[in-house]
Amino acid sequence: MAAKASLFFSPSECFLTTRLCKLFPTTQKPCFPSPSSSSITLINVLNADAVYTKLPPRLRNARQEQERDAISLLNERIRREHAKRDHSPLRPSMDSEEADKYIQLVKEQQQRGLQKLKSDRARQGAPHDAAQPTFSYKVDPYTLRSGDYVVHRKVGIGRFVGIKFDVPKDSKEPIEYVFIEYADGMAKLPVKQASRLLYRYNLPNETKRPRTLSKLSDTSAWERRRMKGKVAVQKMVVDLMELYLHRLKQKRPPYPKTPAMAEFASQFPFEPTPDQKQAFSDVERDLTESKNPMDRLICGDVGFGKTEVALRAIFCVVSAGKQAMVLAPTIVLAKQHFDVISERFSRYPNIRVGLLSRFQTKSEKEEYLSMIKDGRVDIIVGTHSLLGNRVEYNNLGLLVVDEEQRFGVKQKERIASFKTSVDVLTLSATPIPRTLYLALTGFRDASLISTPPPERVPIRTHLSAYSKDKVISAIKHELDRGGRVFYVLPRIKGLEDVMEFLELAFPHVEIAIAHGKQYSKQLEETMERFARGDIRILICTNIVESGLDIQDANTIIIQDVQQFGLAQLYQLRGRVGRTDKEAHAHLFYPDKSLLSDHALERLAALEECCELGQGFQLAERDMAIRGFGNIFGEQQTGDVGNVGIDLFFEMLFESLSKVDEHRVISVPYPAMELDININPHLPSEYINHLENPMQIINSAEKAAEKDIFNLMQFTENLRRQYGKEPYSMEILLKKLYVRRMAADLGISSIYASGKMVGMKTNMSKKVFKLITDSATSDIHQNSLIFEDGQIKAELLLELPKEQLLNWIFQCLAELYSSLPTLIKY
Ligand SMILES: Nc1ncnc2c1ncn2[C@@H]1O[C@H](COP(=O)(O)OP(=O)(O)OP(=O)(O)O)[C@@H](O)[C@H]1O
Repeated sequence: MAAKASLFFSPSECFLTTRLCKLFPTTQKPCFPSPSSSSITLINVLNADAVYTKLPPRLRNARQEQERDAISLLNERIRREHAKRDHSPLRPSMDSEEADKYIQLVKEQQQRGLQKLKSDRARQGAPHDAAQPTFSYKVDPYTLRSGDYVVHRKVGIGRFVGIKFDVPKDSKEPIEYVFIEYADGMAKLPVKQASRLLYRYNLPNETKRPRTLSKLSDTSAWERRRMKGKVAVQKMVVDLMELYLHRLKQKRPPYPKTPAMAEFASQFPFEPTPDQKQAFSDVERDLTESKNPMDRLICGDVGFGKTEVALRAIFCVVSAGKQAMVLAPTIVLAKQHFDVISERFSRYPNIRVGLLSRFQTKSEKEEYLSMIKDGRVDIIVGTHSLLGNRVEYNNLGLLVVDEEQRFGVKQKERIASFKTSVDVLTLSATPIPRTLYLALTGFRDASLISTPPPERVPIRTHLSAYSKDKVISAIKHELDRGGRVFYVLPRIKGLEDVMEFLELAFPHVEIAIAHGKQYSKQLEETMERFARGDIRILICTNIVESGLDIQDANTIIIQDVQQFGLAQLYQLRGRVGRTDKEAHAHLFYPDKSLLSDHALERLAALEECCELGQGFQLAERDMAIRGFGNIFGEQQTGDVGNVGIDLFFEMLFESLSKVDEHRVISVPYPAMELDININPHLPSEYINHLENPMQIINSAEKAAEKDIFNLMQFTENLRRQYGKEPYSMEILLKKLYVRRMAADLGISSIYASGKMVGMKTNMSKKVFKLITDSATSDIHQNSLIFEDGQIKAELLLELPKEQLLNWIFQCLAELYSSLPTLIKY
């Protein structure tokens, strides 16, 4: 009885009156069947339907209502948002000192990166604009072609029509105007102004149509779209920061730096390029000096020598007694890595290398798995099968991932889960544009290998309409000098026809077909025979796209080239020219008349870009979007469509360089004061229905104190167990939500004075602007102002207390949705 009487919701807030509690002394059995467990832990999840029917009719709400009330909607939204961002468990909030130090570090590194970029530009003689020194992505109107989609920062997306002279109103001198078509009319802009305000919507080689053109007469839709883009960018940057900070919390002892490492390095048969040297030393530092597990991206053009970086990392880890796993996207590449590693480690009989492949018989596989488990194999190479639950490691220290972007979502999640416990080195041949790379320095550990090994000769690229004679002479040229030929088609269908034709043309030459649908063993054998030189011509699909390193294959023929993407072609072409021999890439299209102007232009760009390493320059933006995936994950790239590629990039750079401004310092939950006196009485039937009301209310308070996810879980469990709560309980829960959300948003107190609602906060005006801008509802967006460290709202009338609480709940829920765009302390 005494216990019931002291059933406070929180000391200063709602409590169940003693009058109410008197009705339900502790000894009294509840009127409704109690859950099977004697103590209510609320973790106990019962069948919602079963429990629901046990509620008295008066408390039985419509089922739909139960699902769709404001709390459920908020819970759903937070979960959705969370699932989109992160698959790992909730990250704990950051230690502010640690985070500050990191942000400082990022800023300094970024500054150095930007400095470098500026001097690069100065050297290249690029014009210098003081306001936008480095990241201006605006378009030169003279480079636009009629029909190109453009983005005006203030008005939105339109279609470029042309540039024409016209006489301005207040002058007689004609000047040049840019004409842009919008959904509801034509706009003309003086060229000078246009070059300050216009961006391209698409990548240089893309002709993607925007969903709609913007309206000149109503820019609000564009405003919302732009804000959505900005918020998406902001979230990406915050995610990246949080991930990094989270990783800084993981510790492991640094690996010893041993003379054996230097000896291993000295066995590399080539003189490393300066970029390779930098990458070696970056990785060595990560492993032997840092106390945090490495998560480094090695980004280098095809064939520029990333593998050696991985080999040295493997040596360091394995010679310290740990295991290393090398993950490749295809079995062919896994086999190639296995061969290269076995060869490079052949002088170290104690280091055992294994290949786990689906070609192995069941018993071979079992044997491998047990070797991995007992630590009888030190370097394990394979495809995603290595990520399966059945693979148990003895002492895994390093994970090398080749071409991570080619793995599936589930596999990437699994890779991410490794990152917290082991060192991870990711190799990628998708170039990240230098601009992006430098702007990101500090956010993501990456080493860029942008110079080719010496004596590489540029690949000679020939683009022409398909002709059998040309094909024959290209192949003949390669076979005559003892080399091998890749013949690539976009589809499996058609490989046989090519085979027939080539068998006729080269009757004494060994030719084979390879594609991904082949029986794996057969595919592996074919690839091996091609690598050995037993097969001289390999007719294949783009299964050979990335990573294959066959030094004597120096001619690649690509038929129906228009069906490949630029990045894909770039990768395919990189299969040849991997030594000092001159290599040839013959790109054939069926008939010029069948190709669009755009397709032709795109192909011409590839033909022109035969200089080595030009993937980094040529298709900078084209590639950027893919390189992006390496850094941010791919789903976000979808946000680009909202605002167009260039504005998106500009926003990204803006957001990266202002990362320190966008942080919110949460207030400890107990210190958050909600100065609105509502103490709703719970109906007796409900109280009676709850197994142990006092414990439940205490648990609610504890859950809210912990974090929003605990509170959400609490509410959901409560509803599962007892059905939708009556209104007064909902109000109690909303008070908890309000305090929790306010605390997270850095709001220390909320009070009402007449029609005015005030929220005292530590957030800056900039942060206030960001969160209100990103709010989806105009109601709260427009009614809030920021004044003297307070968020204030003037309501139309003074609301009764419960309605006021509902208003505050909705308002905070709205502001809360922008939390992922902020760095939280
Ligand atoms: N510094 C160097 N000088 C000369 N040759 C080198 C050098 N570094 C690597 N190589 C050789 O260049 C070839 C390509 O290197 P590697 O396979 O490491 O490239 P990669 O960057 O991994 O390419 P991909 O993205 O295609 O996998 C290999 O045969 C390698 O031995």
